[in-house]
Amino acid sequence: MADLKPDADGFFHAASSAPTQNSDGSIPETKTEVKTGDLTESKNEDAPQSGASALLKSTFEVTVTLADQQADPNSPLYSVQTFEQLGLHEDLLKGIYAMKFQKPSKIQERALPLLLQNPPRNMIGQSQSGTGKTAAFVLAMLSRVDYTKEAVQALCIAPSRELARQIMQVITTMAAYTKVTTGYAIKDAVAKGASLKQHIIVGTPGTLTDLIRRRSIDTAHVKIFVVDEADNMLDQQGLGDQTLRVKNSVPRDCQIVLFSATFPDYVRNFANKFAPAANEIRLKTEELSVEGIKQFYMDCKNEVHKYEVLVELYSLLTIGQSIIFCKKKETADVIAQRMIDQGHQVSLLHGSKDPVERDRVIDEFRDGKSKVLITTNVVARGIDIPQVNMVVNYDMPLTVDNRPDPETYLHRIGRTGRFGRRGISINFVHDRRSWAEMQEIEQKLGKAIVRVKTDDFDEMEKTLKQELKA
Ligand SMILES: Nc1ncnc2c1ncn2[C@@H]1O[C@H](COP(=O)(O)OP(=O)(O)OP(=O)(O)O)[C@@H](O)[C@H]1O
Repeated sequence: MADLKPDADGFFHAASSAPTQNSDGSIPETKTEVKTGDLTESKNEDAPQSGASALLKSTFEVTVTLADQQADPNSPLYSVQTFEQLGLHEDLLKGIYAMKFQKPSKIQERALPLLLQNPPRNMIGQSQSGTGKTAAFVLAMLSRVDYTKEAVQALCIAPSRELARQIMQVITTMAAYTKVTTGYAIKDAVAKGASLKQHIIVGTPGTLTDLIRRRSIDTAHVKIFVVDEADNMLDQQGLGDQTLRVKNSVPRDCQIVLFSATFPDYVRNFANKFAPAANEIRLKTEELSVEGIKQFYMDCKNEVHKYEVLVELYSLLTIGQSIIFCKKKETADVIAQRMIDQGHQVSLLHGSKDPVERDRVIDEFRDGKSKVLITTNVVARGIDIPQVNMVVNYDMPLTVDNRPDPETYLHRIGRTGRFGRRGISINFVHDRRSWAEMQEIEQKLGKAIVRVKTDDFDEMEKTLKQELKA
């Protein structure tokens, strides 16, 4: 467990006085609509007004000038200000330098002043995949904690243990110069009867609700509750009930922070109730796709041919790292086993694996020890492995009622093209149905998905390498 050592003499915290409330208990709104580049932002009048370069080396020996993207007002990585101008404590700035971040991204620049204002206001923040939402909410949590108090003061939940562990990694790196203490609320991380008193608890909704119910976590002093991948976490067909239970356990004046790359309309209404009177940063549908991710499809003849094409793709899949998404665990099991039997090295991860195995597999993949990960939607969201330059949708993503799922599609393909890098996604279609599913997604997102031939592997290799090099 990534846990920093507690220390007695904590310091720096953002005062968290309760927001002034309306007679109905809601928090009054003072919003201004501001259109900034590709973000439509609603913000408070008192947010500060709004300046470095870095080179990112991609795994494909391509040097991408991040500085160029961060200087382009139309890029989601653009910012006017420096981190130093965002009102962060100097110990957090040291953490940011340790992460080698030079300049904030648009979401970081916009969201941080809103997240840190006093009295605290709720926040609903949307920004494309891989644009740095995690750092925004992690810095907010670290700024709100009073390190002199031994009490749980910040909660953060995410849909998978892999993502919760990743968020914890960001917290511990960013907080390396602070006295913060952290604890996990994920399966098998807490001994029965133990109580968690660390400043920041990160977990998954099921385990966190359990720990709260068993009084292993006292939520009376929680000042900030962050819900990552919020549209997924609030969806009543998914994790909504548990997320709501956590919310009902925190103090009324607790700052609620919702972040995601996607907020479909049917969740947005609920999000507005869940986080009333929130400052909002939104994207339009046409802004959702990440420019650096080139989208392709391959027209396969049938299921058998799909597998053959995947095997043929193997040499390309291993140029960098790749993630192959399947609809069902069973499919993932079968294709992983077949590939292993044929001498290919692949890793397999899904929800039926035990926690120890899940941790081992994702850590191996993260460390680059394995190059191809076959999985299900369990890692569709949030997982940040910069070397991933290809995503394959072996099966198109579908909702629980078997409808094409553009949000999950965006999250899946967003495992590549992280923070200005290039990436490619390939959809396998093999029948009328999968074709229609892909077309519906293409139409909804308004971004062309280009055909690559399946019968000419040299041509396919050329096309794909060209894209990665471009
Ligand atoms: N200001 C910055 N400068 C350079 N790199 C950054 C900066 N902010 C974040 N990053 C890096 O960008 C990558 C993506 O960040 P992050 O995982 O927070 O994206 P995200 O917006 O949460 O994506 P998703 O929607 O997929 O969850 C990470 O590797 C992170 O370390």
